Amino acid sequence: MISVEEALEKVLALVEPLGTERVALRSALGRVMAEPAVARLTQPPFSASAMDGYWIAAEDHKPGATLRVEGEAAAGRAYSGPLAPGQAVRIFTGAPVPAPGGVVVLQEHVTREGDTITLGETLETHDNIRPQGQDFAKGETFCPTRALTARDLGLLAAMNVAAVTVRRRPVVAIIATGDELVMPGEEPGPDQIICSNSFIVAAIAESAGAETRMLPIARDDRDSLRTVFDLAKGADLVVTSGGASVGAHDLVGEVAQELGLERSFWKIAMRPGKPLMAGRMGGAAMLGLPGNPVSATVCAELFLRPMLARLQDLPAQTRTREAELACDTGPTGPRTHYMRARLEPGTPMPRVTPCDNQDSAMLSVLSDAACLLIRPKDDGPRRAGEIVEILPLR
Ligand SMILES: Nc1nc2c(c(=O)[nH]1)N[C@H]1C(S)=C(S)[C@@H](COP(=O)(O)OP(=O)(O)OC[C@H]3O[C@@H](n4cnc5c(N)ncnc54)[C@H](O)[C@@H]3O)O[C@H]1N2
Ligand code: MOO
Repeated sequence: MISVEEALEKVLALVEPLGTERVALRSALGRVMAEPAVARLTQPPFSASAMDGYWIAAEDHKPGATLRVEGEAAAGRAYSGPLAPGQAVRIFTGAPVPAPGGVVVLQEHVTREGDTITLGETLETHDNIRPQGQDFAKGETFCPTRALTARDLGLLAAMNVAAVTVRRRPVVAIIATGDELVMPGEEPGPDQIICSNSFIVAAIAESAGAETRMLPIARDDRDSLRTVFDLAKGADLVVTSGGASVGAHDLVGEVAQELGLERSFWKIAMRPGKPLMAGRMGGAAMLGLPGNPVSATVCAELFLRPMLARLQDLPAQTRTREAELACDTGPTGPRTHYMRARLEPGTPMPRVTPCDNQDSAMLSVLSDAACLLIRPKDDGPRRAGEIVEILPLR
């Protein structure tokens, strides 16, 4: 059995960054830019007032000074009349300042009578002016190496960029396998259960930027598996769950190989998740998750997320953190153990407690867990207070 680290290297070698496409800004949330966007204007394009008040020349900025209001500047409507010392311009937030070398006095610091204003006795030292280009300059580029956020879209819009070049979304085909499975909402037979894995895998894939195709459940027979694999054609990544182990009805590996799977590995020194398989098949990468829901989830977190990141040309990320063990915990066996665990706040790091039941079929425990506590293989018992590694779950 290969190690988790080796398996990660191998799954990453199965994928490479996808091609690009142009999308309108409104469709760019969560996408990864593949070409820099270039600011088409300077922001702000002019020096602008940051407050509602009066613009005056700097030399008139003295406590008690009296000035005459000559006109008005509002956002979208500049004042363009002549100006002489002793004159003021009523100005509003966002309006271009009438001339360089002035200040904006807040209206709260001014008394107005007719067209005359008198400045207060205590004045701010700040000029309340946003200099031209303080945010960005025309020609500056923007190309973050992460999925675009709401804030990024605001910046791109302000740069007058209406469309961006992004990586194509990875298309993930999701196949649950098993005679025992029916979909949520259906009536299970007495020996059946509801398919949960496909919903976990789809949610993880979509949160990592993929487009998903949830295919019909494949039954534990060769024909059904072949049919559903055929439906997966055109996907960048085919993710199966179940049928990965050694039982008489575990046919996923066999059928995939008949259909041309070039297997990279099968079985890894990891708990849960031992029967994980991966390879390339008909132009797509293939990830064969174990059937137990916790095993499928842990494998998706550890391998599917990084594969999707690579398909979108995102840099590899360290997602693990340190935590302090909140209780004693026993030794581990020959596989790295990803224990479902709860977190509580702590200083200088959070405190982690493994959940009591580590059965890889327990969805209620999985849902309750905030992280995976990573225990190295062949590790001795660990005492409360020791520092350990965790993988936070989203
Ligand atoms: N003799 C051995 N038996 C098993 C071994 C082994 O090494 N030797 N490995 C165990 C481990 S570890 C795991 S993990 C499981 C994984 O087996 P499969 O990938 O073949 O999964 P299935 O047998 O199809 O299913 C296991 C379990 O999960 C349930 N399941 C399957 N798909 C779904 C789904 N979409 N939604 C919800 N639940 C699902 C299924 O009903 C089974 O209960 O093998 C051990 N056995
Ligand atoms: O490795 Mo299995 O995934 O322990 O349940």
